[in-house]
Amino acid sequence: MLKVNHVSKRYEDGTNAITDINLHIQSGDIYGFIGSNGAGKSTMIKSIVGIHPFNEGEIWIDGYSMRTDPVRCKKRIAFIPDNPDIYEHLTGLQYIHFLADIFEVPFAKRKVSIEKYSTIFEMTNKLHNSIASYSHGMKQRIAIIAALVHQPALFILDEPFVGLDPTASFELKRVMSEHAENGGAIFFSTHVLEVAQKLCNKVAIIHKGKLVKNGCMDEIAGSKSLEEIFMEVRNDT
Ligand SMILES: Nc1ncnc2c1ncn2[C@@H]1O[C@H](COP(=O)(O)OP(=O)(O)OP(=O)(O)O)[C@@H](O)[C@H]1O
Repeated sequence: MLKVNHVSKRYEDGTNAITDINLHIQSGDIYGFIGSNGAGKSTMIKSIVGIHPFNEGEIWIDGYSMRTDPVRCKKRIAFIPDNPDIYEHLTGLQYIHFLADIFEVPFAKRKVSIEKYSTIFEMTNKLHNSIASYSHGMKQRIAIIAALVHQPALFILDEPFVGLDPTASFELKRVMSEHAENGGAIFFSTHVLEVAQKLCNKVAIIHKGKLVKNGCMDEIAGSKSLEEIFMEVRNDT
């Protein structure tokens, strides 16, 4: 579903943010992406979803190249950014329809999706309010509902649990698990290692722009906690 082959990204100021990254996310995977502040997680995620270009390597979504076929690739992704920086002058519902229009979601299909996720994330009564009036967590909930409106198989999330209350976090974890059980795939970054260990079947650890662990959670963590593994990796490199 998602293949990252030997991808490197250097910013214009010369910072080598990620170097020679390889990842393979398949149907049914919940893939956690962990690393210290500044390790390169957001850079990798922004490259995968086509927000910025990368210098070397290839990113494939369902066999399409993000380099040469970005629109086709983006249609196959639901992206939930770490900062719900969304149009403040729109209502929540207008914003969701705006994204649904971009993704050309038929009206009947978007109605089902909006009803389902607005109920799950307790936003039904707030949909007609302006985004400017929302709290940070409410903006995040709307960003999630809007990202899911076109129901693609691949979800990419950058720090999805930051700012969500316990109920919304619980519901998001449930949505993620169900999506993977139904054959979808999820790749997400997080600093919440307990959540990653419970939720994910696979994990990649990035340190100073390079992958230092990558594979099945059971094989990488074994009987240890992911936190112990993470500290070992940090201390070794
Ligand atoms: N626009 C940019 N221009 C130059 N350097 C950047 C830019 N964005 C990020 N970097 C650098 O790239 C490296 C990786 O940053 P990135 O934001 O990908 O890390 P991260 O793992 O997402 O960190 P965090 O957990 O703090 O969000 C850092 O050294 C950062 O300073």
